[in-house]
Amino acid sequence: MTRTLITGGLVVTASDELHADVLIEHGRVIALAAPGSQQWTADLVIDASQKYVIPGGVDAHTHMEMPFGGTFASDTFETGTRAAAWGGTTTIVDFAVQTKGEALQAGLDSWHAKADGKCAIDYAFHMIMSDVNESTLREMPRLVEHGVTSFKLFMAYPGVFYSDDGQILRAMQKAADVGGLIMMHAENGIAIDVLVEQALARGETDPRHHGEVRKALLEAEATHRAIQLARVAGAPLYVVHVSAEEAVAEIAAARDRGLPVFGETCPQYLFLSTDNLAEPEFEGAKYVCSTPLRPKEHQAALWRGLRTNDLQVVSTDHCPFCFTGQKDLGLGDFSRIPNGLPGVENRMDLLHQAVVDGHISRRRWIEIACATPARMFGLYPRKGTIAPGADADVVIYDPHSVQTLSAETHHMNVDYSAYQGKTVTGQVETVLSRGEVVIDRGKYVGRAGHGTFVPRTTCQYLG
Ligand SMILES: NC(=O)NCCC(=O)O
Ligand SMILES: [Zn+2]
Ligand SMILES: [Zn+2]
Repeated sequence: MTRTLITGGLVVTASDELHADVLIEHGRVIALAAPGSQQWTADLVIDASQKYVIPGGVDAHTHMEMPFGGTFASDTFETGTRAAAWGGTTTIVDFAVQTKGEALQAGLDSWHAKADGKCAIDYAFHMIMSDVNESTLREMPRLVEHGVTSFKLFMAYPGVFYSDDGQILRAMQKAADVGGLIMMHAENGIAIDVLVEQALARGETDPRHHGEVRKALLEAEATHRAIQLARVAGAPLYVVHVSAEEAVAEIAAARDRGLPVFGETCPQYLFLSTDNLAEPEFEGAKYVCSTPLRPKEHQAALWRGLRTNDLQVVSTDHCPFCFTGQKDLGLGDFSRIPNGLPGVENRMDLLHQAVVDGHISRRRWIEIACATPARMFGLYPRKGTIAPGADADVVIYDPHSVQTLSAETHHMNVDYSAYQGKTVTGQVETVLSRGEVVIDRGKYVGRAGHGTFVPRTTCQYLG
């Protein structure tokens, strides 16, 4: 199939909403025109009347098959990218992991090996640096040249992924030199470990204590410190999975000073809370992630941040672990519960629900879920918009269909849904990835190996 025509839909991008026909050829968008105004012929015609025609989602934060806490995230690149497609996401940026003692390139090679030939949609990589040293710093320019232009550092997880302030400063200086973007997991892990030890000594072992020890102030403190280190280094900074109101305030203050500081939040922080972490019978373990879920009151600050552009991106931090056999590693000790939530399939729908609920506009939905993540991570305009020359990653979205999210119907390889029973308005109908139909009105018709690695340019959101 080489030529496809999508007719009669409302095309929504970050900048425009217009009724238009969309012509696709050889995997790219060729042209848009007023409905019926052109005599275009095509091999496939998709009627999008009464539907939205939106760019495929760009999820800039996933962890397929990530090693954590003695186990691995339960979605492979095959199952996870298929689930992403079901949910209207057509590009993921996953985190390749450097394990301590190995070269960045070795970690990257092993991520390529996991993903190659397996993906239903396109993918790119960030690099997790768990060992910042002379040699790994020297590797950073080469990664940037090869399209891996962002590096995640952790102020949390001492002994595992943790970097100290000196390592962070050096990595930021190098990133500033080579055009890399530092992504920061901003929590004071040293202080948190003290609180974990004290909580366990008091016999506080339930999942809800995970939220209590990982204090909002320790997220805010780390966010503040990361911002100051980035200023000293002259580097831009992207703070991942922001959950605390106090952390949003740090980012907002930095942005008010004109600093290149950016923030990402995730659906779990917008829709879930410590009430979920407190669910009885160890059910709270389903909601253990870091940064942790916060009391509901924090959500207003996150929504406000998304509206005012103090927060620019919503990603999932998709890192699923089954309740049975994985989350239960932490029975009797919350600190052993593998950290992470499933969500790659739910993001576009949950954010559309935010449009329905009046939190954000329709165009802002596309901006935070498609266009800005593409710009932030050097994928624009190939990804994140519908325009001549862009990859034909297109979703036909039914804004009226009502669905109930559930583990029984989702496609992620995990035995629970973090949003079990939640009703949302809006549903993906058809998904195209580089012009190929992947989801066809509720049927998966894609294939493992269609998705290819996309090398990225440096951040396009700076200027
Ligand atoms: N977020 C989380 O709990 N797990 C994934 C790893 C990370 O992003 O820190
Ligand atoms: Zn993190
Ligand atoms: Zn993550």
